[in-house]
Amino acid sequence: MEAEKKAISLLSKLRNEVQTDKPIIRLADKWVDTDIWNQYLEHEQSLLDESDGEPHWFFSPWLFVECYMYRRIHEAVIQSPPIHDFDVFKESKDENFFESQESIDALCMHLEQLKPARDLHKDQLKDELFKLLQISLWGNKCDLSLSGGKSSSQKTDVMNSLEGLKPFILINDTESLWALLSKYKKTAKPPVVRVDIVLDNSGFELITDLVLSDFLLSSELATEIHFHGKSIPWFVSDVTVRDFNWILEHVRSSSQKSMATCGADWENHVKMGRWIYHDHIFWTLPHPYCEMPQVAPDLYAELQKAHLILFKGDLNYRKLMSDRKWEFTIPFHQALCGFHPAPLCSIRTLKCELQVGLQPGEAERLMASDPHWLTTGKYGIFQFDGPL
Ligand SMILES: O=P(O)(O)OC[C@@]1(O)O[C@H](CO)[C@@H](O)[C@@H]1O
Ligand SMILES: [Mn+2]
Repeated sequence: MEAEKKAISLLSKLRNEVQTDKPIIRLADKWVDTDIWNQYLEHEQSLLDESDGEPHWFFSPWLFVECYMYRRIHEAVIQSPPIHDFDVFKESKDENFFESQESIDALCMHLEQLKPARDLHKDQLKDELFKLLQISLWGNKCDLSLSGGKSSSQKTDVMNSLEGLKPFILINDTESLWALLSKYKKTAKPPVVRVDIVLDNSGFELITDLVLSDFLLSSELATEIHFHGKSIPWFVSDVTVRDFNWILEHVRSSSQKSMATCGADWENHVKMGRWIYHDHIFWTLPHPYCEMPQVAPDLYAELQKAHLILFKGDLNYRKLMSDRKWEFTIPFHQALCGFHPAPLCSIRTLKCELQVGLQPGEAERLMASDPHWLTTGKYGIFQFDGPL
């Protein structure tokens, strides 16, 4: 109880700082990333004129203060032993999984029916890949940060909604993904085809990513999937290693037959080293991804081993684009500012005022028909960059 009181008082202090636009203060804990964070705060300070004083909550870059807020929540918890590894968002993440049971079961059943997927005819293989990619895209609607932690589970039949949702895909580079992966399958070269997925949210979205990953293996479009998750609770619903293992265990022990079969297969993928989970502190730092080679060269080198990297979700898009106010028509390649570890694809629903690579006039047309098109998660993209 003492520890809880301490954590709550630190969180109240944080809330007061946010509400009253106090200066952004240095982190006081001693965690693996504390020094990097404090250096970043100094960097933010150095960008201001002397007359501006210190960086404050209301007038600092959104990406930076939003990441900083989640890092401060982590600080409040780690400074309160013995509850230092308590995940304040765990309950809502798990709830999202339980509330989506029917949709999860339907997806697992679909996946099982596709097996053995390596024998599917080329056209059917492509068709199924595109379906599962779209399911993974719309799964990104289920984040808990945009809804302020309120329930955002999947209750409708996502598989039968795909056709109706197609007009809301603003950029669809899935043909490039097919071209890349089917070329490897056809030539059987290289013998190892590695796809990395930079995960976003736990619950239903993670299930859609796992279903896609299972299909990539069973169809032999890939031979290894590497997942990248967060090392601390992040943006309410983002996946940590605990969520990842918890979901696998719950799918495996489900009373629904298809789910249980998928769960057993998935645990086996992990055991056999076909599915590999990584975490790295870089994913919970405020830096844009173009700074990865300097800030986290080991992670950059790891990503360079991939044949394709899928970046799930809106926050990853913001970091890929350095969260700048780009023109809507600027090419994706250019807005990546030199971040090209391997061919990559952003799969996200739009939840922030940032989108590049549109046709001239497209943003204006969207704005006229739906003034909130950028922020509601109604629209989605598959945006690819890289040589084929
Ligand atoms: O990355 P995700 O899960 O798709 O979205 C996270 C998110 O909802 O959090 C922020 C609002 O708090 C927005 O930038 C962003 O849209
Ligand atoms: Mn998220």
